[in-house]
Order: sequence, then C-alpha cells, then structure tokens
Amino acid sequence: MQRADEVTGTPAPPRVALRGAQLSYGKRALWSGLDIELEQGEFVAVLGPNGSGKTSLLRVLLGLQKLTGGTIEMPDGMGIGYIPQQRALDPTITLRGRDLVSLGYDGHRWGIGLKGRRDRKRRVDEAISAVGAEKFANRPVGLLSGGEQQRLRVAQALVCDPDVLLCDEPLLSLDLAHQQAVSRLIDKRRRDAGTSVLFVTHEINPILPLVDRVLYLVDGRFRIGTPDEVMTSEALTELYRARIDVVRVRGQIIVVGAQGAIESDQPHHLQVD
Ligand SMILES: Nc1ncnc2c1ncn2[C@@H]1O[C@H](COP(=O)(O)OP(=O)(O)OP(=O)(O)O)[C@@H](O)[C@H]1O
Repeated sequence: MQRADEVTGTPAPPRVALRGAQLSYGKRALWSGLDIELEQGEFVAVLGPNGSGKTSLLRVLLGLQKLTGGTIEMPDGMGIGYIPQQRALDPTITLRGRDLVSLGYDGHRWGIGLKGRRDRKRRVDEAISAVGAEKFANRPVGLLSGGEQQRLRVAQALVCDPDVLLCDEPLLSLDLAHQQAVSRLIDKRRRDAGTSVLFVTHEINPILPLVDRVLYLVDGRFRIGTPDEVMTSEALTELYRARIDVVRVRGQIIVVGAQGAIESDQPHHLQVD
C-alpha cells in the first residue's frame, strides 16, 4: 500500500495524538503531561511495571476511559483492532474459534448479504490461516489451550483491517515459535497496510527488532524515544529513581534492578528499593 507521504510528498498525519494527556483515578495520577503522536505504520512498545497504567492507556484509546486532562486526537472512522490481555475463556463456551474471529469482522455491520457473507468467509479464513489456527478453528473456544485462544484473538483483531492495532501483552502464553509468528504477522500488517501498532509488553526482546519507539511508564513518570534512547542505565535509573543497569548481550536487552538481575526473558517487574 502506498502511504500518504509517498503519494503527496507531505508527511502523513499522525494516526493518534495525545497532548498533555493525564489519567487519574481519584487522587492518584497514573500519568500526566503525556505527549505522543502515533505515526502511520509506527510500532511503539509500551513498557513499565505492574500498575503503571499501560492497559489504562489502551482503554483511553479505545474510548473506554476518559482522560482527566489533556486531549486525544483521532480521525473520524478510524478502525481500531484490539488484542486484549489474555484471560482464559470459560470452558463451557460453545462459540467456535472461527465465530470468534468473525465477530472482529462483523463489528457494527449488519445485513451484509450474500456477497458480504462470501467476503467475510474469505477474510476470516485468511485471518485464521495467517495465525496458523486452521486445525482448531472449528472447535469450541472454551476447550482450546491459552495459546490457541490467543492466536484466534490476534486473528480477530486483524480481520477488520485496522488502522491502529492496540495489543495488550499479545505474546503471553505463546510458545517461542508462535511468539515469532504473531510478531511477524503484526509487523507485516503495519508494513503492508501502514497500520500503527501500540504494543504493551513486559518483555521487549522478542519484539526489539520491530520497535521504532518505546514509551516507558513508571510511577507517573514516563520516557519516550527509540530503544537506544530509553533502554539505557541512565534513562531507567532516572525513571525508576533507583539504580538500574541495562546491558546488551548478543542483541538482547537485560535490565538489572537494584535487588538483583532481571533475566532477559523475564518481565520487567523491577524490584527496586
Ligand atoms: N477503573 C479504575 N478505577 C480505579 N483504579 C483503577 C481502574 N482501572 C485501573 N485502576 C488502577 O490503575 C492502575 C493501573 O492499572 P493498569 O491496568 O493500567 O496497569 P498496567 O500497567 O497495565 O499493569 P499490569 O502490568 O499489571 O497489567 C492499577 O493500580 C489499577 O488498579
């Protein structure tokens, strides 16, 4: 797909812009003064310890949570795909995998007619095959493993051709091969269609090659920049207000907190004094 900037020579407008954004629950400000523009096709990783407000940020972009300060700008009619944080589905749910994916296509479309139904079937089949879910797509979702359910959620988010994809720890419970497959799929989507990606994660290494910028939230403070700018001992020490060492080993980022090493494949739940 040609992007607007390639056609006109002028920069494409950002997909989403938060300006001076603040979110508080009661007296507690999760974050404030947040300025970020999500560009077309950009991949932004959102990192931070438990409770720092990563999911809440996605909820704001989904329109489920109102900002308590600042503004959010988003063009009308923009399609948003959402991969929610994984929760195991009730084993008694009889909905089939492919029905779950279809829900992502149907959205608010009703009465789509025969042609629409054919188109929907084709798109649902494509999305199912893209996440390698053909073998279990006809089984009830409640009986599928966590990783299988997760792959169907990814298909559900992508089947509507979103302009922006919001991902809340989408790689959780996936084995390494499927982590890579899902990451590649999301990356392909943003390269082919210019979909912008906001990707909440505790572990940056599996997606490091894809990340354009990092938004790192800690205790009401934040830092935005390229991984080289944000994932440094200096930047994280300032952000956590405690000594943090960041080392790179064979292309992996290892974050060492004040109370000991954080393994590269462990969440960034830093134990700091
Ligand atoms: N509707 C709400 N009312 C009051 N407090 C809330 C509400 N929603 C979330 N919180 C609190 O806001 C904080 C941030 O929650 P959020 O889920 O955004 O964090 P997170 O960074 O995604 O955490 P995790 O890494 O654990 O998923 C938490 O302390 C949570 O309890």
